[in-house]
Amino acid sequence: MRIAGEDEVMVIGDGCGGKEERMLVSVRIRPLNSMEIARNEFSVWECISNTTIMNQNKCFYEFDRVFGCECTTKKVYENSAKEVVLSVVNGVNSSVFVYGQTSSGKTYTMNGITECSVADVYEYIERHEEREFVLKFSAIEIYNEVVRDLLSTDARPLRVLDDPERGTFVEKLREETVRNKDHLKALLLFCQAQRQIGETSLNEMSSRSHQILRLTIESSARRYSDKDSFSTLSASVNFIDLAGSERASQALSEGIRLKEGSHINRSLLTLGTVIRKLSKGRNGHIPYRDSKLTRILQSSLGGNARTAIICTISPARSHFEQSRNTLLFAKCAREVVTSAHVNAVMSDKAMVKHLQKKLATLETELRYTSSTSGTFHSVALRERDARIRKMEKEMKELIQQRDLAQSRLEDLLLVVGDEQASREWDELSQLSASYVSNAYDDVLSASDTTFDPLKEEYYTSPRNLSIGPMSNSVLVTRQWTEEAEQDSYSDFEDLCKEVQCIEVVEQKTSANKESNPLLSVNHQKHASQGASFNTDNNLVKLCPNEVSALSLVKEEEIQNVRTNGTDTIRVYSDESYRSLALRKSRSCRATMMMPSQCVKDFHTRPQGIYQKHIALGSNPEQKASNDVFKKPNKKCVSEDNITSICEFVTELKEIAQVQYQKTTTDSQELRQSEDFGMTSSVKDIGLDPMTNWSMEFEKRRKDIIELWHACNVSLIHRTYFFLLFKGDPADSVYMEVERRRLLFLKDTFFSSMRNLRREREMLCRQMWRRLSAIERERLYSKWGIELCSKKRRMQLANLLWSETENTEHVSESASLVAKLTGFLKPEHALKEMFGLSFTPQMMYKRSCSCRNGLYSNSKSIQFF
Ligand SMILES: Nc1ncnc2c1ncn2[C@@H]1O[C@H](COP(=O)(O)OP(=O)(O)OP(=O)(O)O)[C@@H](O)[C@H]1O
Repeated sequence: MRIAGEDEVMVIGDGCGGKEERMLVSVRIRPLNSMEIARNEFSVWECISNTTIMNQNKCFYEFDRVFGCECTTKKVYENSAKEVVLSVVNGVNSSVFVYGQTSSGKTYTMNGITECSVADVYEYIERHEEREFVLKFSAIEIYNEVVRDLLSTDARPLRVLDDPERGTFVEKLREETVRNKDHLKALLLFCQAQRQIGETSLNEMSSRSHQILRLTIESSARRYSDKDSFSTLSASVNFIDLAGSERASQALSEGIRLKEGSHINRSLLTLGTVIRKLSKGRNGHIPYRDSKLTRILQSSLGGNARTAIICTISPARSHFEQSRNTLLFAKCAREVVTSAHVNAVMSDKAMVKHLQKKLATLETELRYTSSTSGTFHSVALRERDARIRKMEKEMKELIQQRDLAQSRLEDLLLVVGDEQASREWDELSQLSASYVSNAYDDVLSASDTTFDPLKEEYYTSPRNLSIGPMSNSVLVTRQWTEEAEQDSYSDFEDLCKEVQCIEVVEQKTSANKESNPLLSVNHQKHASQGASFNTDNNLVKLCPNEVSALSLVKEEEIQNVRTNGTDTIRVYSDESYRSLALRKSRSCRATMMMPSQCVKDFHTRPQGIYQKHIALGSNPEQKASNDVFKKPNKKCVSEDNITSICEFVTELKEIAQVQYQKTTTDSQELRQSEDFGMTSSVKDIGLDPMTNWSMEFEKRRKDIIELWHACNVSLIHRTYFFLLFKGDPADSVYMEVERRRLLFLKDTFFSSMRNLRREREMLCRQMWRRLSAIERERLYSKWGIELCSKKRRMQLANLLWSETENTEHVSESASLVAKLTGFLKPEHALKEMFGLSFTPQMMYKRSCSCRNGLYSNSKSIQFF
């Protein structure tokens, strides 16, 4: 039965199905009452055992327990109802019926059982402090088939409703939460007072209604330590005091009592029918709905409840038949089987409480997890920060190294004036940046990776380029040179590689120093042919296409050079080799034009780099000489040489100036002597004092132009030289140097046309870039090129500097080449780049940039 108004309880069940058991049926014989004694009634029923009752006819009735008239209610309770009643505290529904004739002692027995049950329930609760119990109490009576709430003073009938889930329940029934045992007792007394009682002939206090007291007990563990602990047990125990069956004749009922009796008997008859049918099984129809009593007690009679029935009888012979009917009812009831199971329920409150505790547990776990996780993350973050700081430091170092290398290489490029080198530098920069980036990525990906910027592998790029702090510009230059040789000179800047170097070789001996140095030209063609300087079996192999040497050497050494074949030049002695090595290092293209600081840096370069750069042969002695560069702490000849060379150059400059002044003076004197018939001696230092300089200049320039053509000298070289040297008397030295150099080249080396062809191809492309269509057409017409012909630009390029005898053609060629190469401001170019630098200081100048189409000058002694 579900009673409206009670706390909603969800019955879960024990999951194991109900345990089937028969109803516990007992019979209690009350003592003869005063009226029966007065009528000399005697007891016709005798309990011959605890389970068997026998009437005067020796008929035996066996039940679960039988209690004689002398038996106390407590004993009846303990032996017939206690076990069933206390099932409620374990979550099993239970019901205790008292059934019998009117005035047989039902109410008397039920009151006693209820009292004992309350006592035992509270005793159980007290003994189980680990669980929390909630007791709720409700009470109804069915009077004349009307349901009434005994806890309410409102006598209005309540409806009995059926619900698919809740079952049959009484609508709007009040349910009191029991505070304590006394409260429950008070409620029981209140219900007792509310019950309909009427006086009959058999019972002054006859109960005229069926009373159903329901005590619902919910219990749950106070601590939720395991799965079962949070289950709440909920069950109800029904104390059912039925109205007494009566015969109207015996009860002398009339009027209201007769009407009550008819309702009572009808409901009891239905109850009997239900019991009888249930005793035969549950296959047939069970007429629960034939009365409100059976309808409400449906679950207690044949469902999920343990049921105990105490049948009370009067021992008087006058009630023998009624007593026998009661025993027959009891006998049928004893056959009824119920299936009670534990009602593990979870009420809304229990569910909320459980969820709250579960949430608290999860929150605790989460806090713990967050705490531990936070600690882990904190450690990880600190490690990452340390790695980042380390990487930042390494990045900073790398950037500094890169900038240093960039600065040095830029200096070199400024000196060389080679766009190809610029591209190399771009690639180098990209490579460096890529390297730095990759290094950074590497550090990011593997924090344990230690980057050592001084490791050689980091200097070894796919193109064998060095980008480290000790950047090996020699390698760069060499790489670029070799590549330039492989690639076509496809651009003007490529021609900047046409470096021709003039070295001033210090005289080995003091005697030689005292002698006047003679200008000689050692020019190594820049083609693929290599040059070797064989000095007393010390073969000095210079990088192909790297060295052009215009050396001031002893006259006898010049002779040796000229007689020593084309590929091997014997110039230097052993003792002068150190100077050669230095000069070589400073004369090899860009590297050889490094300022002194760069030369100093050479001494600190990694050994491997030096070995790559200075491939000077295998002679041990030569290696020993090379060791000079491997020992940074050892004072190198470089500075000394530079100083001495500078001193020498200074002297040479003074000589040149003196010669010029002397020439001028001699010319004047000659004119005077001619006037006075005098003669004067001439000192051969490249300028005949007796010759008019203007005529001599034109003659020498014409010779040089012829030699340029014969030696396939770069058109740009010709152009620059042609535009820079226009007859200034001070240019005599440069003119003579250039002439002698060309004479040497003409006599010594085979000049290749390949580079010249490439140069013309470059100029052809420059025409497209630097000249407009109108300018080009104008030039085609001027130079006799058919406008409708093919490859007009190439035709024009091939015509440049082709007519050496035609001064106007040469001049126009020079002008056009200058325009194509961007050489628009001759005043920005220094003549020293074509000759000896008479600049005594070692400072490095950046007045010109190869990117502007100008050859950069240097402090050094190189010539282009
Ligand atoms: N076992 C008993 N020992 C002593 N007195 C008893 C016993 N049983 C019943 N009585 C007394 O019998 C009288 C009638 O009992 P009770 O009212 O309990 O009968 P009842 O079956 O409830 O009758 P009704 O059906 O009319 O209500 C009461 O005065 C009660 O005190």
